[in-house]
Amino acid sequence: MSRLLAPTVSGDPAELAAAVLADMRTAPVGELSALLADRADRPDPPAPSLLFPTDQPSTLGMAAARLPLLLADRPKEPAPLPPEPAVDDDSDEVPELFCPGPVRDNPALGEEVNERMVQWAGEVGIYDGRLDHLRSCGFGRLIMLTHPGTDDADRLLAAAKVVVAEWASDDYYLDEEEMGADPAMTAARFGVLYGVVDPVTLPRRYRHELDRFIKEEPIALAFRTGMEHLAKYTTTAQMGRFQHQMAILFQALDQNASWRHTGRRPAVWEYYMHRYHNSYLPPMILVDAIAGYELPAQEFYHPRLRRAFAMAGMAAVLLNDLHSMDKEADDDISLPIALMEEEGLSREQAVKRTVEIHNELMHGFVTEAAGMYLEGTPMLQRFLADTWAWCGGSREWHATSKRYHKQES
Ligand SMILES: CC(C)=CCC/C(C)=C(\C)COP(=O)(O)OP(=O)(O)O
Repeated sequence: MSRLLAPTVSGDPAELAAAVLADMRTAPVGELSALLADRADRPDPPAPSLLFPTDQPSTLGMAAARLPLLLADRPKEPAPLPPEPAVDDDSDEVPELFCPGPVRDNPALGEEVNERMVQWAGEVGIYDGRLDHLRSCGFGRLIMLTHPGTDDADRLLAAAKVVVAEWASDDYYLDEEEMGADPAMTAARFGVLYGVVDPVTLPRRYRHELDRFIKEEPIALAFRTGMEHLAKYTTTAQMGRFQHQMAILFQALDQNASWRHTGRRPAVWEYYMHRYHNSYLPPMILVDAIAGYELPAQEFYHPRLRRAFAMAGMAAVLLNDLHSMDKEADDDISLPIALMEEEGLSREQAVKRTVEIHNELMHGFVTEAAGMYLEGTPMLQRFLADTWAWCGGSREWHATSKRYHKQES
């Protein structure tokens, strides 16, 4: 059922987007297991599957992880999957957002992670002169909200450091020209930065130059130290997949820079493909590592899981596009803007279409997840639940962070 444009909203599309994103009245539950109707009939324990063999050892002790989302608490009467709403192109109604709210909100923990992150940022030199701004964005709160499987502040801090390094590189190398971003230089800078994320061993004669670069370039030092911290909690495979996801992100940011540099505007399909890789997967890929378990590689890289996970990552970043409408210029690059430019949609229509595409992706994720739950190992089920929880935490953070809502208290 669609909702009429909220009468309290002024008609400003950015406000409309913010209202749709913050409206939790019909949000699905944050515990994915409660949403998957087929779980009531599922044999217990799950039958072994060729696709997802259950005898894979985990390289991290599951016992170390809090399992608030695990199957033991499965409800007797799971809610039926909500049907995907039909799209009505002639209507002005913006559909409700199909995305849960946060599974856990512990402001004190978020505050602690945030303060420790800001202290580290000061030490490495990122957001120099803007640490109060950085603090106000509440990236520590983002990580507390998106990783409900642990309340270990040091684990959360590891995730916070790398996510802030990602944001800093996006801000200072691509987005904020007044802070030194230069689209003509973006690819060259990300090329070198990738050699810090996935360390390059230089010939002895040149090594000191890279060492000096890392010491003097705050974003490189942020990645070097953030990755060292993260390595305390990742297996080799988890670190490898994170580095791979960072390579994907950096190439997408280079693509974005090429549009800015040449003035060429992407078509909707092209922007969509770009955002699929410039998505929230880099922070999301750490859900198991931060919670203290490991989804084995043969499950993580299974095309079905990869597809579902990528849909969730893309959906989450479309919420970012909607929230950013207020802070970004009209000539920025986002899905609503591509829709206005290519299809001549009004800003309101572009918000509506973006919400519809977001919902299609999230319904796609849940449908795939429901299928995989039947055959999956407990770790696969847990990973899907943690992915869903990440989306809920991210929704809450975007709806409340000063990064997107400067005027509000
Ligand atoms: C955390 C992070 C930076 C992940 C990779 C994806 C990415 C570069 C973003 C989500 C940033 O996108 P964008 O520049 O649109 O974000 P802001 O609106 O500037 O926060």
